[in-house]
Amino acid sequence: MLMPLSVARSLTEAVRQGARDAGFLGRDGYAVLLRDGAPREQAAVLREMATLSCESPGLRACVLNVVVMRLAQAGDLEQARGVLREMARERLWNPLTYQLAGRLPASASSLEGAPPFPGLVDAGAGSHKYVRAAYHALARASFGDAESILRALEEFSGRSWLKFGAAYEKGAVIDGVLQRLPRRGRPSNVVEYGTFLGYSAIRMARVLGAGARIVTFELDPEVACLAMNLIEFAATGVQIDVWTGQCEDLAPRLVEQVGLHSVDLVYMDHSQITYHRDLAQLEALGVLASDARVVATQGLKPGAPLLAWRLAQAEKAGRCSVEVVSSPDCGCRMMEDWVVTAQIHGQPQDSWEPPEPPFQLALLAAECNLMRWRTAQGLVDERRWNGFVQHVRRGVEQHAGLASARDVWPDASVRDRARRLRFERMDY
Ligand SMILES: C[S@@+](CC[C@H](N)C(=O)[O-])C[C@H]1O[C@@H](n2cnc3c(N)ncnc32)[C@H](O)[C@@H]1O
Repeated sequence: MLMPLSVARSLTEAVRQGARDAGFLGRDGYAVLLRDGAPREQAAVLREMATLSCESPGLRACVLNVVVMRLAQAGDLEQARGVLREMARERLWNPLTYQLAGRLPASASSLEGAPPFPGLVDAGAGSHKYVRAAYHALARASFGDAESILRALEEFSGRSWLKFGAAYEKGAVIDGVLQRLPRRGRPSNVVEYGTFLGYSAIRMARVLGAGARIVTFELDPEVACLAMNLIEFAATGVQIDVWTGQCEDLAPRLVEQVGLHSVDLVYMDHSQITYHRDLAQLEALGVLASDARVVATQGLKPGAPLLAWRLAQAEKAGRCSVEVVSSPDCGCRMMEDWVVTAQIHGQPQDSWEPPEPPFQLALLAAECNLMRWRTAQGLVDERRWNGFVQHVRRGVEQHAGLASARDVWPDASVRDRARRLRFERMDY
């Protein structure tokens, strides 16, 4: 159920008050403030976040770049120049900052003290892996060259794994669905759940081409700022809007800002346990275009059994066609994953819910969630995951009646060996 606007406003005010009392906000608090703010307010919140919560100079520079972007969007050019000057004094210009400064009239003369190009290309000692990944890309890629950003991020992930659900073989599957989107005489609209560093958004933009629009949801405001830097640096010509907050709070805005019946493709790569609910919310909001496509990665790792159930039942009811593509998970040779794709049939007019899933499937979904939690605690190694995804595959095949119809494994014998693996249950 959606939160009434009055309750959302009181919550926002409570968060602000809590922040004043505590002296600073956690990331969740900033996410709430950013979700509700206009560009000028967002700039103020981000400026506070940069000062109070971003220790790494690299992260601070990225957040302040977004402050400059928001102020420019709001028409506050003098303030934007003020932030650039502040950044120059702190030696916080990174390769994107030069591009932003170049767009502000008279900036060159008024921004004395700017460090020589390219400025900051190292995230700074002790920076989080995500910040280092962003700087790895900013330092190596060229402005306006989306390919070079994607390559740099893949290279970083090859050495120090990053959760890109749209890279490698799976990326090609998603590219294929985008290439086959129906032409409607208007630019395509895509909604992405889970921006992370913007890899998949940039990759999708490259396939969609100029004029299209991507709205992408990201819960973590710091990660969202890193993504906005890379997206701006890629300059794809596609309008990519990163909306910060919980996806279920953000989705209702699609009605006003993208329009009813106008989302052509939904790409999900956020929290697999809620995929089915999030899709149901989009259907109920009426934002999906006729014959819209749904693409969900990580169908097996950690697994989305309840989405599999919803789509399998919808297919039975003649509401969509489903195709599951089996692939190695990004960079992991023996780990199977599924990209679950669906084409909705026409324009759903009535509200529809599938029957309750069987108990075994609900239990499997809970196990998937537990594995996610265990992984976050560093308790699960790759070998154990290789077995777990097979446990999920068998469960979904048996209890949801969904199986892969196509695969993109470079070597089918590896897939067959992977499919013989068993999950050794964990007692912790
Ligand atoms: C696997 S990453 C996305 C990867 C990205 N699509 C790519 O391939 O470049 C998942 C992201 O979803 C975000 N996320 C998780 N749950 C979310 C939610 N409920 N609402 C919005 N974002 C969420 C996480 O913070 C994380 O950055």
